[in-house]
Amino acid sequence: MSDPILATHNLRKAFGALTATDDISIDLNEGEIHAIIGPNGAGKSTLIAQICGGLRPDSGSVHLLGRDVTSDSTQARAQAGLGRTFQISALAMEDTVLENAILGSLGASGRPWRFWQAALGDRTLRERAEAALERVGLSDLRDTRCGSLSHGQRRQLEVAVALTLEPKAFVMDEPMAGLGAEGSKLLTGFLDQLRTEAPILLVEHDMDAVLALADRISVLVYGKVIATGTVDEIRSSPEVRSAYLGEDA
Ligand SMILES: Nc1ncnc2c1ncn2[C@@H]1O[C@H](COP(=O)(O)OP(=O)(O)OP(=O)(O)O)[C@@H](O)[C@H]1O
Repeated sequence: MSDPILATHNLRKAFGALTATDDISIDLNEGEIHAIIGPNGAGKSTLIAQICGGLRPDSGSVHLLGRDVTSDSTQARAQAGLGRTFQISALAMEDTVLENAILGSLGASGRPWRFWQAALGDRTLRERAEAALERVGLSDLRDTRCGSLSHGQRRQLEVAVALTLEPKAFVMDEPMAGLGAEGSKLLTGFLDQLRTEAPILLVEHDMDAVLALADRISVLVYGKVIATGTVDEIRSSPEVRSAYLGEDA
């Protein structure tokens, strides 16, 4: 198998006496969705923050496309190909879908916001944003104010923003949050296709989505990965059943 696109080696982060992530080594391979699941407080957000650059690990490292990015900023990681979508929407509700796609990519790329007016008229940025909207199926809504979109459409727009930077890997933090059954189903179908473009590290509480999408699942409990495997392996793991899924899982 080729080298992983994204990997962590022995990541550790403590807050005082509490070890939030304890020696975490996971990887993400081309074409796959690797889901991270675990109960509240297991360390999922802390792990993601260390991968994306918001939080400096106490020890361990993060590798993107074989390069150690542990000391790189969030923006440098985004420029190097790490696409991120957030648990809480980072979109500007007053702006249109197209403006969000243009300005979101500008922000993620670390270019100064004082150039935003110029950015809106920048043909390259505009074309890239339009292409990304086309890919996620939002072209028809390009002039709609973001605040008028449904939850599901906002999630798609967040992916479009990330796509403008041509990511090599996605990190998604609970993309199904706030979506109804229908919205989750649509987004599940969308992510299913997206994995061929860039693999996805998916933190998600919605187990239906996880079971439908994940090529591999890692289970995090009290900061430690207690199991990594396929859906079937995780379902039949006695450790996982007792620690997380419950006996009837
Ligand atoms: N900045 C912080 N300072 C102190 N403790 C923290 C901090 N951030 C997280 N923690 C603690 O670290 C542990 C892991 O938290 P984290 O938010 O990573 O878990 P999680 O798996 O993402 O939970 P959830 O599913 O509820 O989002 C928790 O006990 C939490 O209280």
